Amino acid sequence: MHAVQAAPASAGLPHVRMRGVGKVYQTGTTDLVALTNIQLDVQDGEFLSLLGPSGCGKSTVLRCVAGLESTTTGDVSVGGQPVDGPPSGLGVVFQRDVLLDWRTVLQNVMLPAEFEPAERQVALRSKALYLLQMVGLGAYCDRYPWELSGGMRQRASICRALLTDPQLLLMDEPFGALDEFTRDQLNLDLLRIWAETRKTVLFITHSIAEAILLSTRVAVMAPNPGRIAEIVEIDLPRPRTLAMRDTPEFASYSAHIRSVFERLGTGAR
Ligand SMILES: Nc1ncnc2c1ncn2[C@@H]1O[C@H](COP(=O)(O)OP(=O)(O)OP(=O)(O)O)[C@@H](O)[C@H]1O
Repeated sequence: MHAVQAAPASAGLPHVRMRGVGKVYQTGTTDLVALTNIQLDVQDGEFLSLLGPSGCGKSTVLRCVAGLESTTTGDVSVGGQPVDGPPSGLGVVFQRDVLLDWRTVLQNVMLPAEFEPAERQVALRSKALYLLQMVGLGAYCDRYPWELSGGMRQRASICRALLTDPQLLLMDEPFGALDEFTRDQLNLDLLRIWAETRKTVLFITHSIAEAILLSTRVAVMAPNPGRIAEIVEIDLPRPRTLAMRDTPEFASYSAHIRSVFERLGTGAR
């Protein structure tokens, strides 16, 4: 996970903009075209999910936005600035938490504050305690990651990504390894955090239901080569609840997205 000082998105421009982005990986003697002609805008304060089967290039998109991967063609900008390394104002949560087992939960959340001046560290410590409280980990500040469940570890990871109040949150299938009950609970936590903070979120998932439940828009991706097949606006009321998954409106979004995958000859949960 990486989190640095927040920078406001540039007025009038989408927070994240991708234009004609292609990515070719050199694998031995052959080239693998991972992405082709990605055009994507994520508006300031939007929750956009990238949904698609394994290998369609979701993580590559996210890594290009995070400045962890260079593009082969096209341009990526964050907050109006071209991306040529990790942009400022960015928090990232990965599928596997990257908590350090020899540090307590609070010390892990405080990692991004390590090189801050002492005065700011004091303020960030209060922020860390607040965040841990907000996700139900208030009583676990002095415990070690190995004493926590997978869901609790991922909650701590989210707190760490939010510590410096990044404007943009990139989440690479953060709940993919969790059981269904924990995943439901973390989806609710994330909906609440997003409602309270209105971060711009770029979220990766294989799950159609998760994408619909969380997002303002879902970018449906197709593989070989990775591309965006369709962007679906999710116009369900907020606050969103788990019970909404049983409504005809939800079912209709789900059926539509499934039909896109069927047309593409691919599948998702
Ligand atoms: N560093 C790399 N070198 C070579 N090929 C890579 C590299 N990273 C990704 N790829 C290939 O690029 C394609 C897209 O990978 P990517 O991880 O972006 O897909 P994904 O949709 O995120 O998959 P998953 O859902 O399984 O995580 C895949 O075919 C993958 O094998």
